[in-house]
Amino acid sequence: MASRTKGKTTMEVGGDGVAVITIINPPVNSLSFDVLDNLKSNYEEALGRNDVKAIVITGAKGKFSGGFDISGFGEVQKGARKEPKVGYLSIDILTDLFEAARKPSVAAIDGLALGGGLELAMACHARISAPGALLGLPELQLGVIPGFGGTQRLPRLVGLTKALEMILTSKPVKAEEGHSLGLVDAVVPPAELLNAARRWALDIAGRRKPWVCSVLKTDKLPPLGEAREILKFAREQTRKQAPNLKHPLMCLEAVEVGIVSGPRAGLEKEAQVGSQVVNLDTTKSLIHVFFSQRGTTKVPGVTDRGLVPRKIRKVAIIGGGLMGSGIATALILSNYTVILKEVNEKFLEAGIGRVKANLQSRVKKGRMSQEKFEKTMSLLKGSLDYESFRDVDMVIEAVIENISLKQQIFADLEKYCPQHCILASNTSTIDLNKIGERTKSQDRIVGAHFFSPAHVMPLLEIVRTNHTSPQVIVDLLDVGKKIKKTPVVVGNCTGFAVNRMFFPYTQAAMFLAERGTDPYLIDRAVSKFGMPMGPFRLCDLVGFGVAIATATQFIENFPERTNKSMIIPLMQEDKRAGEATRKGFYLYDDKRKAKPDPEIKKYIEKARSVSGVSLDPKLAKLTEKEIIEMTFFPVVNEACRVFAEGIAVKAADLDIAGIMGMGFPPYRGGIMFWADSVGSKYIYSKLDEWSKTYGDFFKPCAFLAERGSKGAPLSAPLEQSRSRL
Ligand SMILES: C[C@H](O)CC(=O)SCCNC(=O)CCNC(=O)[C@H](O)C(C)(C)COP(=O)(O)OP(=O)(O)OC[C@H]1O[C@@H](n2cnc3c(N)ncnc32)[C@H](O)[C@@H]1OP(=O)(O)O
Repeated sequence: MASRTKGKTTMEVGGDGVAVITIINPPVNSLSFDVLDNLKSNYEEALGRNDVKAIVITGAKGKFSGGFDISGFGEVQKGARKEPKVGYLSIDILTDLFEAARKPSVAAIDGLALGGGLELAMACHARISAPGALLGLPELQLGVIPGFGGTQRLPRLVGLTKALEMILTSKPVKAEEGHSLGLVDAVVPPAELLNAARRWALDIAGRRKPWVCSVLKTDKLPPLGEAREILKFAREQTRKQAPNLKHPLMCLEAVEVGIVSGPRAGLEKEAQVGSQVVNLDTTKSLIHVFFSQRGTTKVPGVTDRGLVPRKIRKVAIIGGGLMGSGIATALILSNYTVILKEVNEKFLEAGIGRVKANLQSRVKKGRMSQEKFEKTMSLLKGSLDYESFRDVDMVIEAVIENISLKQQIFADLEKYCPQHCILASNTSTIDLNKIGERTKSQDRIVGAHFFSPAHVMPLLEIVRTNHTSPQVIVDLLDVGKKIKKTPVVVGNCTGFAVNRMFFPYTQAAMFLAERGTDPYLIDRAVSKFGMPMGPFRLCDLVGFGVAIATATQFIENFPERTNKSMIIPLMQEDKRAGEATRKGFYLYDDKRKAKPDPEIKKYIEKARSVSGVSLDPKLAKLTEKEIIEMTFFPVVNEACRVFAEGIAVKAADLDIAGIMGMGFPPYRGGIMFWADSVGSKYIYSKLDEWSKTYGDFFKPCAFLAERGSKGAPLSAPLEQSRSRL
């Protein structure tokens, strides 16, 4: 059966002798195999035609190209497509056919030229860009390497240090910076782009402008000794920052070969490494994350109804504490007008002060100008009553977790806010149905659960009840995107997706510590696994007050499977309450540097005797692998429950929620993706074995038992009838 073609290129030859080849593959003009085939044919035709003197390559609808079609990697990984001969695209086509051609080519860049898109542009003999276009090589972020010659051409155009920075951070530069770096030859207004590129191409053909093959340039490369030092430093940094990833180091190897042995050898090395990295597990995971992150805004029954997000102009926030002020910061940073309501002048001043401090920290770091700071702050108004709520489009309540207080607030909101106003709560634990019990506005009540600090953390859990209207969800998804959060739509339950999935994580750590595993060893193993910090360090950061309050919710709601540990309450009694008190599981110095504390043993021993738990010699000698399994398999188990209950629409949403909300390493693909890579059968058998020895905390849920006993993937979709939402 013939497969559907993905994208194409067109070619038009003008009376001036310029062939304009346009990439057409919406939405971002990615370079699919079909586009690349077409491009090659057009190019060959242009080279063969006597009426063509020069070539311009551009992208349709204001976008040059978002790079190689990422789904193509998936096809190769699954064996659905045979990988082209190593070096075919980058050497045979881009270098030997395009760059070495007898006719010059110019890239006319609008919007973006990323990854393979920029690499194609760099293989042209000049690049003309519209202002603001994004130029970058973000491949490492996807687990692959720049594979269309980027490892060779970027250092030759912008210098080694800048090229490594762009490649290793995956961050693009704007056209203007690109111009000053030498990546772009001219920046012209969008309306003049094509004509300017045509003229430039003809000027090259007529030898009025230089005919530059980037791959042969050497003027920007440092002397060999210096280049080796720069690469050595880059390698050391990479090893430190991404110890579990191989592909950045493999990428550096390709760069180095090019500098030491010349661009041809570099291109060959790049091609070889490029084909190896595609099959790394970390690459499979990162590509899964790329598509899953974009998939969170596709909610069946909600986003497929043709609903258009309503315009949200003004948002009110109730409560100027840590969460409220963080949310206000996120909103004004994206140009929303915000009213911050507090109960008295003192609290209001403190709330506004927090927002100010959040922005000032950007000014201090040079990430915001004073002028922008003032303009942004002017979007925020304080209020002590509801009068100014009469024209707001959305309210986000962010007060303390007290049901009757929230119920009163929502009843008041119903009175003061307009009919269309979305009534959102930032609660992290309380049932939204209960919060709205005293209103008749259940259809516009929704959870907007931000993670602290709200202006920094990338996740927004949008919590819907059975009554929340699809329009309200579509509106909030749009706000989420505008404030640059990744929104994940979840159902209403204790802890929603992230906190619910991850409560067993800390509990497992306490369970092990109480039975003899060294807590610092647990933290080390978990950090090595790729979490930003271990569970004990995390408890210190969150603070024991919050840790106890959250644990209580889970103990009350899921008593049969919670592990009650006395370690934290005993430490709290001694006024060791985490980082804020400079003492928790660790001791903290002025610079917040954590140091293990031998005193900790005392609390663990006491907790052991209070709880009547005994030391377990086996648990006292766990390997790092066993620690990871005993802390994360209970998380997988809870994630399975969340999935089976229909709290999440798809397993991939749980992957993204865990990555964005808890810092689960993206190169492991997220909790469910990782679980499937370990194997459901193995996880099930381990949990089953531990539950027999250690009790119900580890007992596999019915969903895991059903899939695990057959070895079926945990992330496979639920049968429709099983989904609650
Ligand atoms: C050999 C080469 O060296 C290898 C490569 O080139 S690898 C690819 C390198 N390119 C990249 O990493 C760019 C990836 N894309 C992006 O960063 C962003 O999509 C973007 C900046 C281009 C646009 O962002 P934004 O406007 O927010 O739109 P976004 O929602 O991300 O993407 C729009 C759609 O295009 C798709 N898309 C974006 N880039 C794509 C790509 N390179 N391949 C396939 N699909 C792509 C997205 O999946 C999404 O699809 P959907 O609508 O079905 O969900």
